Amino acid sequence: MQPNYLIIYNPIAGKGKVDGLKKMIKKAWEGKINCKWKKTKYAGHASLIARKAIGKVDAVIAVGGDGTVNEVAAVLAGSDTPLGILPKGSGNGLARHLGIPMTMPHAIEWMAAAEVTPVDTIEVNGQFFINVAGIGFDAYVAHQFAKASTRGLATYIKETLSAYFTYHKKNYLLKWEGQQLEVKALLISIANSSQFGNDAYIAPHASLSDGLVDVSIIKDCPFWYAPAMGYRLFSKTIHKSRFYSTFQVSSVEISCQENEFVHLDGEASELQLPLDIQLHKNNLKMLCCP
Ligand SMILES: Nc1ncnc2c1ncn2[C@@H]1O[C@H](COP(=O)(O)OP(=O)(O)OP(=O)(O)O)[C@@H](O)[C@H]1O
Repeated sequence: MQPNYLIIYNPIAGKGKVDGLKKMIKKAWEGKINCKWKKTKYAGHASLIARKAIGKVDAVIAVGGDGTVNEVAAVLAGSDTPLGILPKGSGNGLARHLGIPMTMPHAIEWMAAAEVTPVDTIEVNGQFFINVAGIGFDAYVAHQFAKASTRGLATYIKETLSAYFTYHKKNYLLKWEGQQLEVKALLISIANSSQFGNDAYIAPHASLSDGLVDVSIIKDCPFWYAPAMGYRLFSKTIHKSRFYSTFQVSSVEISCQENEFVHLDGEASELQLPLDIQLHKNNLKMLCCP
């Protein structure tokens, strides 16, 4: 019998509509996989659609970026219904980490050959994320981006550049397993996967199935260091920078004397510090190719 997949499609993710997507999938999966489609109508809708599908389909496929994946993964976590991704977002951090091809026809082929694999998920103050969450500069940019009237890479770059001239680094206290660290940082990332998206590797050695989060810190680097930091992020060598440090844990608490911005999987979050971060091992079934 053919498996039944539910495809949840976010029409505003990435550059918008993908021409002929339904036809492409039909052609590639005909005789192998039955598909039902649902388009999201508003932020948060993907979670509602996915929740109703638990136990009723063989997999839910999220067509979108990390925000859409987060919404679907958050409700499938802890269930036996697997999640697949067809990347259509702007950054596609989790999809890139998993090695899913970035061109839709190849991603569709990849998905047809994928197998169910358990992966870790993370909770921060009771809120779910699966890719990378963070505090500080990148979270500030996520908040500015959420307020901007346009989306896309150009807006993201504009917000990042203008934030770099106005953002002030903060002092943080991190506590884990009887240890503690005080650090002034540009940002602190809590990484389940290796990258933010667009192949910007904040935690080059992170694994989705090691039962550990990579706490990655970009320390108090001088203003002029930004181009070198950018180079290191995109060349997967950030761990070689003297302004970077990282450690792996299954839980950690992060506090800051000032109010600080937070993002979860790249989306601006209203969570308040201190952050209590807990990893859940093998908590989500995902469709992956070995
Ligand atoms: N129909 C809709 N109208 C408005 N917003 C939507 C709709 N459907 C989903 N959303 C929201 O769109 C936001 C962006 O989606 P998503 O993160 O998947 O794309 P992206 O930002 O382009 O990609 P990435 O996160 O990989 O950079 C999500 O926060 C999601 O909740």
